[in-house]
Order: sequence, then C-alpha cells, then structure tokens
Amino acid sequence: MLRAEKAEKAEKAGNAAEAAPEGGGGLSRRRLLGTAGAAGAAGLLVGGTAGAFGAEAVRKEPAPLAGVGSAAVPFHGEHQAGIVQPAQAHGHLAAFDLAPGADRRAAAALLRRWSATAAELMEGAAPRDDTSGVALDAGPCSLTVTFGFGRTFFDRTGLADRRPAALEPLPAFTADALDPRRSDGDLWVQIGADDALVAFHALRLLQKQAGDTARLRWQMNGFNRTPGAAAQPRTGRNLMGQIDGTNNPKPSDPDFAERIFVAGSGNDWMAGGSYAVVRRIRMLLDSWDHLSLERQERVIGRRKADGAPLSGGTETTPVDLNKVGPDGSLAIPGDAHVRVAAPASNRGAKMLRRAFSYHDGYREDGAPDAGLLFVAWQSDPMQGFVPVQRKLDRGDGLSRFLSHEASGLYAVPGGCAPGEYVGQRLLEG
Ligand SMILES: C=CC1=C(C)c2cc3[nH]c(cc4nc(cc5[nH]c(cc1n2)c(C)c5CCC(=O)O)C(CCC(=O)O)=C4C)c(C)c3C=C
Ligand SMILES: [Fe+2]
Repeated sequence: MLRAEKAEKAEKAGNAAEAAPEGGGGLSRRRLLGTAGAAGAAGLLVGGTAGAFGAEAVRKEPAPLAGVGSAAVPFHGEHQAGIVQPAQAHGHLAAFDLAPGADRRAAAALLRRWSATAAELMEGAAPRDDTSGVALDAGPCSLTVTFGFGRTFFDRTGLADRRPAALEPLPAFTADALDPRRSDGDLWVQIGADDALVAFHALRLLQKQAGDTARLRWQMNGFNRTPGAAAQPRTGRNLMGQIDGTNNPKPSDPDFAERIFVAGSGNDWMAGGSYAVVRRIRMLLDSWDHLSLERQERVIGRRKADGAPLSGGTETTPVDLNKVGPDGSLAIPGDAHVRVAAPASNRGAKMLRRAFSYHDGYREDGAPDAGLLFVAWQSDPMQGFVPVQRKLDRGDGLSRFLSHEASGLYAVPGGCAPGEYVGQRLLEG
C-alpha cells in the first residue's frame, strides 16, 4: 500500500499512532494528504516543517508529488540499485556484524526480510509492520538500498569456500590512520534518498529487522547537493569546493559493464555484482583553506569554478597530461591529483566513484570532522581502487590534506528478481 493511502486509511480508522502528526493550524491529516491517495503530500509545505510555519504555509489543495518526491528507482534487476544512479542528497552507510550463533539460515532470513522491505520502500510503499509514520506522506524520493558482504561474513556462515578471491584484505597504505571499529563488518548497507526522513526511515527499519540476527557495527551519514538547488544541474561539489566526479566512467563507455560489474553465468553468485571500496576520508580543511586558489587548483589539476582541466577547455574536455605551458612546465603538475589518479597513469585502472560528503561536528582541536565517504565501485578492486590508491599514496599532492580514517571492502551481489532476495544464490546455492 502506498504511504499516503496508508495514512488516509489510518486516519479513517482513527488510528492516532499510524496517522502522522498534525501539520499545524488544526488541519487534519486528510486535508494535508488530500483524497488523492497515492498523490501524496510532497509540495504541500513551503520550506521547513508545517509546525514551524503554521497553516499559512500549507496549501489548501493537495498537489501531486513533485519531481523529487515521485522519483522511484526499481529494486529488482540485473544489478542492485545504488551503483549507477546519481548519488542522492542524503546517504547512510552502515555495517552489521552477525550475532554470536547466527548462522547461514539466519543470515538468509535476514537478507530475505531486508530485500522485501527495501523493495517496498523504494517504490514508496509502507511496509505492513511499520507503524512509525516517519515517511508516511513522502514519495520514494529516489531511495536506493544496496547490500554487500564483508570478508568475515563467509567465515561466520560456513561459506569460506565460496568467498571470492577479490575479497582479500586491502593492502595497508602509508596514509592510513584507520579505526578498526569503524571499518569492515560482516554485512554492509548503503542507503541513499533525496529526502532525509526517507533515508533515516529505511535505515531504522533495516536496523530493527536485524533483531537478534545482526548488530550495528558502525554507521556514517553523508550528503550531497539537493536536486534542484542549483540553477545549472552539474556534477556535484565536495567540501573542498571542487567539482568532483567529472571523469567517472560513463554507462555509455564501451568497457563500462566490464569495469564495474562482475561478469559470469547465472549460477555464479557474484554475476552482475560489483565490489565496493568504502573509505572515510577526513579533509584537513583548515590547512586546505589556507592555500591560494591557484595552489588549490594545481593540487587537483582542475579549475575550481567550472572543473575545467588546467590543460584547457571546459569541464568535459579530456585532460591533456602532456600539455606544457609557455614556460615549458607541465600544465597539470606532476603531483596533481587527476594526473596521479588517471587511468593513463595506472595501466588503465578504473573505478566508479559515488561519494557522499560528511560533517560530524568539530573536533577538540576546533577542526571540522568532515570529509568524504568515498565509495568506489569496480568489478575487481585489484584493477580499480588498489593500484590507484597505491599511486596516490606515494605521489598525490592532495594527500597532505587528507586522512583515511576507516575502510571496508564488500562483495555486492547482483540484483534479484521479484520474489527473490539479494544474496540468495550464495546463501541457498
Ligand atoms: C583511490 C582512488 C581515489 C581516492 C581515494 C580519491 C580521493 C579524493 N578525490 C578527491 C577529489 C577529486 N578527485 C578527482 C578525480 C579522480 N579521483 C580519482 C580517484 C580517487 N580519488 C580518480 C580515478 C579521478 C579521475 C581521474 C581522471 O581520470 O581524470 C577530481 C577531479 C574531477 C573528477 O574527475 O572527478 C577531484 C576534484 C577528493 C577530495 C578525495 C578525498 C577526499
Ligand atoms: Fe579523487
């Protein structure tokens, strides 16, 4: 049942727990949600919460769900959602550990529950057992929920012989300052949505459903620019102010599928899947902010304002690593991030970067605890993240302004068909 229909039904039945709180000014939930059922209530409120603005801020008539609210990503398919779709405005990354005694059967039951819930939430429906009301009047808001398995999952479930070779631990890098409590984990969940309540609600339901089977190990919350916030939709910016994501592989590239998704037959449980490398990378923003604009641009190799490479052109102009300036020096410096990270400098290594920014307040030294929840997708981490990070570790001008604080590598199985669940081919194969 769609969330708005459920709210209306709850109100008819006089179920105060199921109906969301009053929108202010004595307007009923029926009024807020209208009688259009699935039409929902996005666009009813003009900025902020209804409680804060009162009845004046609430339109008299219900409006159909506007763009942001109505966008839905299918849960079922060849690949899991949350890989090729643009990163949403709000993200939660979380890892769970199986509880002592939770075996393969318990893990399978959990993945079945999680998959069913994710499928319902992603189409904007309210799961039957959800009485929270948190996302009752919202549309799907481009929600995606993605599940992965960490290396330790296979030992805990007696499946060590089916653990893929690509799940070997990542090598240590000199720039690592990793916190093991915020790294790794048996199960990994990535949630993204263009509405904060929808994203929270999905995480909360999954965490409740984990019950006695799995316990939250760590959680990180991130964000990106809200759709529609900028007049010109373009590649997003990170907290250093750079346009970030320009030279990502594109689905139209001839080698995209091969570089990002695992090939294989239907029996292979990782067929259609991908490997996610997750790094919590704190930005040393106080030091960064002291650099002049020109030096900041030379550290990256691109212009801040429009993302154009220092070799010339616009954001989408291919980077020319051989271009020299009038004084004979390289237009893109030898230690510029885009030079060191480029496939041309790494025997063709490629990954799809799909990151969220994070800000967890300020540290005791006054510096922002902020940076990038870096998520890189590839069909093989040894042909993607690992060689590139090795190179960056040695010669990247940006690394002086970064601290890698947490890390994880997860096998993300392919998508599933209706009636199936993610990971079924592994857990029942
Ligand atoms: C190991 C892989 C990478 C890490 C870790 C990484 C961290 C990181 N990057 C930025 C900012 C930018 N990165 C950009 C490009 C870029 N970065 C990587 C890889 C890693 N980055 C690659 C493969 C590329 C593309 C290189 C190319 O082919 O041109 C850019 C430029 C714009 C773009 O193409 O996306 C920026 C800006 C930060 C801030 C960061 C850690 C916090
Ligand atoms: Fe980068």
